[in-house]
Amino acid sequence: MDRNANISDPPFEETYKNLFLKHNITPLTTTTTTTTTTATIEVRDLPLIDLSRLVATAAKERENCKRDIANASREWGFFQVVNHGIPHRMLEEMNKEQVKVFREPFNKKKGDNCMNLRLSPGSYRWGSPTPNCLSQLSWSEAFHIPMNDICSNAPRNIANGNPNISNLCSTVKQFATTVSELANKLANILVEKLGHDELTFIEEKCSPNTCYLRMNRYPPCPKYSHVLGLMPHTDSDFLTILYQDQVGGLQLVKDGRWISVKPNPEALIVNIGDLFQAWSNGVYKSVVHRVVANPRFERFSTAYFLCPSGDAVIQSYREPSMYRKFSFGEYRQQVQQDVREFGHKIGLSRFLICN
Ligand SMILES: C=C1C[C@]23C[C@@]1(O)CC[C@H]2[C@@]12CC[C@H](O)[C@@](C)(C(=O)O1)[C@H]2[C@@H]3C(=O)O
Ligand SMILES: O=C(O)CCC(=O)C(=O)O
Ligand SMILES: [Fe+2]
Repeated sequence: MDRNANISDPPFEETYKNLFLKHNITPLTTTTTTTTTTATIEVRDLPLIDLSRLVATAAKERENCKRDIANASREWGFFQVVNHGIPHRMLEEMNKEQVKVFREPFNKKKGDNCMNLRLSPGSYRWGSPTPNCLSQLSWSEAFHIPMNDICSNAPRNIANGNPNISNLCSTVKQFATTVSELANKLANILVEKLGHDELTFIEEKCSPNTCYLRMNRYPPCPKYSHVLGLMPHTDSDFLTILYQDQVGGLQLVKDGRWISVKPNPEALIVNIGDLFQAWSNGVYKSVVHRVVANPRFERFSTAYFLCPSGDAVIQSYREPSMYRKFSFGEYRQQVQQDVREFGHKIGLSRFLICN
């Protein structure tokens, strides 16, 4: 690791040293012992959907593509898309800007005005807020950015002459605008395939500035066999579009077993979030996923979360409903409270109606 990476990295070992001690893991502990995070995990290809079929001349082909999207969302809750309409150079540019901003010194990233980026407080996150044990610790850092911070028209004196981050805002804006079109397109297909007639549902609940963009960085982790890059969770949104580099590490639960996702440079990953699971009454699956840590390579990913406004009410599209109705604001608050109290998210099961 170079000197630059050191001043950029969050102080994981120091901050969580008591957790490591509690688990009898010292700096000298060998990392060759394997745990479930590294051992015998199947690598499987996710369903791969070619979105150019959505504009095929034959109506049957267009319908088959929509059917494949809905089936993958029911059976896997996860799929990959190619020919998705996001230009390769835009993905590269996003990655380049993201790498630069994470290379800034840790003290600047965590600082109150976060390099003059004018982000909402708490946008820069690292580690886990209140881990009770090592399995609740995430060896990663993230900028979790409300698109409202980026979309607002307020003049910005961003970067204050810092060439490392001067392009970040415009790159994020362009990237998010393009990805938001894709997210809406996929979400509308999922609404349509449920046979729901409220085809403007997504547009009514979500707008580009109610969404979130999350830039993730997973630094190399000397304790990779004991710690995860990102602890198991489901996403709290309608759906997520993820761009990952080629390092790998994303895993998801399929048929009760963890499987690894093989990176595909041409593909974006799409996953269903809790709000779609609730609204579809359990038809589309919000699946638990995690990122394993890597001893040698750092990893980057960018996630776009299709979210409604805080006051949007989510109620199942048909009766009898599995979940009680809730607002997105209420849901988020409950997640944060559970994370503080128990060290992890409880999620949708909190809202189940026991019939
Ligand atoms: C500690 C946590 C914060 C988080 C919920 C979790 O228990 C585990 C992962 C985190 C994550 C990652 C994806 C989304 O950004 C998020 C909103 C979610 O649903 O799970 C966050 C949660 C958060 O940052 O509050
Ligand atoms: O980095 C990844 O591959 C997954 C990130 C993720 O799950 C998230 O940001 O919600
Ligand atoms: Fe996630």
